[in-house]
Amino acid sequence: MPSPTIGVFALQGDVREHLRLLTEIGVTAIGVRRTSELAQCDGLVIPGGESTTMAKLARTFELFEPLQERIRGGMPTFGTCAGMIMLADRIEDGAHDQETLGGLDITVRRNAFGRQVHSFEGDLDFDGFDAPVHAVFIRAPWVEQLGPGVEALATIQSGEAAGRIVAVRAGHLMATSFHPEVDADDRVHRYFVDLVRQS
Ligand SMILES: NC(=O)CC[C@H](N)C(=O)O
Repeated sequence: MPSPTIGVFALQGDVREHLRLLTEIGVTAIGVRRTSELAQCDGLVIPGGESTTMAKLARTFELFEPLQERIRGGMPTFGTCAGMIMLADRIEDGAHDQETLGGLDITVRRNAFGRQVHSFEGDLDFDGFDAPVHAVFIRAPWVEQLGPGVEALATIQSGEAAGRIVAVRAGHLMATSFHPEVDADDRVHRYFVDLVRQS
């Protein structure tokens, strides 16, 4: 695929930063608020934000089922933070009746690093990268359990949360607990763009 169009779910969350990074990488990046926009996308980013609000707005704007269909149908999709929660098949510590789009056979724990720990940063080894990624976590989830066929791309390396999985990939789907869009480092987005180009 020479120049894919990558959508960013834009009903709520950290949309602009993803659009900027994707545009800098050289793909066409569009905000997705309606099905006509989703139909133009070869791949999709679900940003950080608030997963409960995202799910409700997706229902209200009648995007929930179309998104599920595209994700299940093989559209490469990358969820960051709240976006990781949206892609998870199962949630721990979700809000009452919290829905997710699902697709990734993982269990995520919401606000896993503790409600008090609003945000922190650290360097992470990321599968296939020759230098660590500087990762920013903001009320982040972690991956509590991986289904078969899901691979861990990054884990926390030190401190109380050492060993916790914070980036995963299964086929056309990937997710990170952290926010790769807040940095000038575009390697995680390039990893996703390559996945879109290969599909
Ligand atoms: N930065 C984020 O995306 C935070 C995620 C948020 N805690 C949620 O549950 O949706």
